[in-house]
Amino acid sequence: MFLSNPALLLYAIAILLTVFRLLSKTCLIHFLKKWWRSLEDKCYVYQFYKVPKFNDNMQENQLHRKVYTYLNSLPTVEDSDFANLFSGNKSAEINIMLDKNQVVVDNFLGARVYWMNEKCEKTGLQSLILKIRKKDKRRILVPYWQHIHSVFDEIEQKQKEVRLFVNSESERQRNGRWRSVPFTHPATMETVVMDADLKTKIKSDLETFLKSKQYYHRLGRVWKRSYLLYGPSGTGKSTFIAAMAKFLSYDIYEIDLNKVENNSNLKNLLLQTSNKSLIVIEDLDQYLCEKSTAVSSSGILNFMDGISSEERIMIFTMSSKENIDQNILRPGRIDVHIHFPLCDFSAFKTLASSHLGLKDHKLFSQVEEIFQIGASLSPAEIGEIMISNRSSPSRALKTVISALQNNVASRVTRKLSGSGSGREMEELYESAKESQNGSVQPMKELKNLYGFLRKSGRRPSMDILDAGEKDNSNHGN
Ligand SMILES: Nc1ncnc2c1ncn2[C@@H]1O[C@H](COP(=O)(O)OP(=O)(O)OP(=O)(O)O)[C@@H](O)[C@H]1O
Ligand SMILES: [Mg+2]
Repeated sequence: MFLSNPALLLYAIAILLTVFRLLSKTCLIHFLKKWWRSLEDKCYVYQFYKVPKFNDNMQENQLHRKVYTYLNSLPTVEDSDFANLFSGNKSAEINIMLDKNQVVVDNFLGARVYWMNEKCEKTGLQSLILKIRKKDKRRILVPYWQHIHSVFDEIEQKQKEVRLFVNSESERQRNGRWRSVPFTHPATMETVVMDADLKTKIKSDLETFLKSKQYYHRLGRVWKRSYLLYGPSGTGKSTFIAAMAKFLSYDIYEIDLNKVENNSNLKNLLLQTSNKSLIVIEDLDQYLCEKSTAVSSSGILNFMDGISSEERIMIFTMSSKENIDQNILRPGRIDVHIHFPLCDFSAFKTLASSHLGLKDHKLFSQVEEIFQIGASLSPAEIGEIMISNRSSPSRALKTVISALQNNVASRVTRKLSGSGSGREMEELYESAKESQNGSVQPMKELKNLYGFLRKSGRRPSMDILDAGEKDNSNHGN
């Protein structure tokens, strides 16, 4: 009938569109949903569970706190008829909280459950009531509670204030060996300049670790992981530790080995750390090579093995791992080796973008050429030049270029003065000295130096994290 009469068809479509619009713009759709839900309710048999806020002795029921936190994290809490708004920890953050006598719907493993935030008018006592279909109960109830617990743990972990613990000298200690302050370092994984793939690999390695309790236990291994961050000064090792702590919301326990009196004190320090923490020893190579601590090498090895410390990440930093005993670097003691290199052109571009807001500039090609020659400055050095010249990006780049040129020149100077030079080398030596006067040098002279440096076989390198469990054998290189 509609097909034979197009006017009628258009008329019907218009009516449908109007009804649809009316439903979506007004609360009619809400009433229809409610009506449908109550119709559904009549067709199923439900079971109810009550989670009171307090027990008979008026002690707080921790399960209530967990479930309430969980429910307020659900997107469906926004759909309840009435919700409370609170300001969050960060500025402009608003938290939505379920109001009394409101219902929130949750879906889990294909089943729909209802939670009511009940407040008794007479006693004023609050409870959360779970309504679940009897037929779903057996299938989902146990995993559902586990799910609530783990979501709650995740939320708590994220909201936790990260603290920095440092070890104090024993005679001064009164209440334990560790002292702590809130850890407010502003570094994050996003602000650390690092090869993007490497950063992604590290983040996923950390995330995998967090979820691997059962896996480690099945293998009979202690659930912990150790990282070595090595590289020259000012390349971001300490900054990266801060970023890791933020990323994981783990506390940092930083051990100053100079303040540790003997092996057993070191062991005790580890025992007094809490789980979900980063245990850090900076500049381990210095302690090992200079033997400047009262702790012996075997004490350090036992500490690294730390059999009683679960759910911890150990981090060691070194300027180089060249002269380090392979026993210390072996997988199990150190699982992941991460090299922090001096700046290359790509790191320079990231710094220019974050520090100066520059995505590109006509001086970039010159910077790239000097990096190809083998100039090597740390991100700290380049970052500092950019910060102090941030009002003029061109001046910042020119200053970076002369600093890089000076760096190349001084390295050639050092090499030549140490090796006895022929005529050609002496010329290079002169041009190198000239280029140390701080002005931007013509690229030709620097390219000559490049030829020299290539012959001397010096290029900065970067070895990449290999976070896989299987490939740990590559790490001890
Ligand atoms: N890769 C990087 N990304 C971001 N900032 C960096 C990086 N490297 C260095 N910096 C900046 O340089 C400064 C020094 O960095 P950091 O202390 O982390 O270096 P480090 O490798 O720990 O040096 P050291 O070996 O001397 O302790 C910090 O202010 C940091 O912000
Ligand atoms: Mg450091």
